[in-house]
Amino acid sequence: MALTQIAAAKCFGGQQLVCEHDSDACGVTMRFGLYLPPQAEHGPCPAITWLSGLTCTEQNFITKAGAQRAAAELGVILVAPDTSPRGPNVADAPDGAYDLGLGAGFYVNATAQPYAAHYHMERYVAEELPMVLAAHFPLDRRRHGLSGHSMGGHGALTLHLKYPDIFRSVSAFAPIVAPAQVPWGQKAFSAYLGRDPEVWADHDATALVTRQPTDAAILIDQGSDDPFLTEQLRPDLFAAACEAAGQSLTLRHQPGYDHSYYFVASFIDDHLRHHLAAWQRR
Ligand SMILES: N[C@@H](CCC(=O)N[C@@H](CSC=O)C(=O)NCC(=O)O)C(=O)O
Repeated sequence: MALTQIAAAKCFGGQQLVCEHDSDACGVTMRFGLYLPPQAEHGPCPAITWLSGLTCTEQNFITKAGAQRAAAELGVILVAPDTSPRGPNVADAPDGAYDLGLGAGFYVNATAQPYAAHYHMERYVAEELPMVLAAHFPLDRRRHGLSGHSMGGHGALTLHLKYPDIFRSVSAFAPIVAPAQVPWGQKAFSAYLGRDPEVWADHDATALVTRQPTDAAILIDQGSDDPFLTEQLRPDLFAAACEAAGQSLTLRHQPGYDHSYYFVASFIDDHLRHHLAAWQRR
């Protein structure tokens, strides 16, 4: 489980790193950003894994969200993996579209060709990456949460609902909450998983929460001026499913905010504190 550190910079008294390693799950070299707060020099710290959205790499969150200041204050490790496998042998969308293939792994294990060879982002995020982190960094695995944006918000919600013992807290920004019902999700799930609706339901937060709610309190922030709100994101569908299933959800509609990282940066500190409060309740 060798790890190569390819960048390091001091940041708010801690270290912002970029690391890469050979991934068994994806069969390629995978890269992630990792912020170590100053407290990590003295012992294990809780962690939040951030899942980014379409077109992103490990760079978007670490350079745009401004989360390191609060992470240093609260003593939280931040992990930001890439959004898909990459490399010369990794299939991309046939037309190079931004919403399929490279940069658009959707945090599922693809079973349909040509993506089944490398696109195993669910296994990577939920199984392999936590083991890599535990082997190399002072991470307290009992206090590990998930957050993310858009496609990554979908990943945060679904992987928390599927693996609540690994990811004990969860929040999301402008998540795709019902991919089986919206164009981005329908396109990706058809390509990665085939056309069986039962299989899709295993990767759809609205379907998952209906049959397996957790005891976590979920926080979602959604900008009211987000251009993807009504066609692709549909937080109303998730809110109704949570209400019916008895899942605790705080859905905040933030007036005037769009889909960008300016929106994420505006509320990221609240999300870090949400995770901290969830870990303290346990
Ligand atoms: N290029 C696309 C829009 C792509 C986009 O908005 N990506 C978002 C995530 S969208 C859902 O997963 C993003 O985070 N982009 C990177 C960034 O740094 O802002 C289009 O033209 O519509």
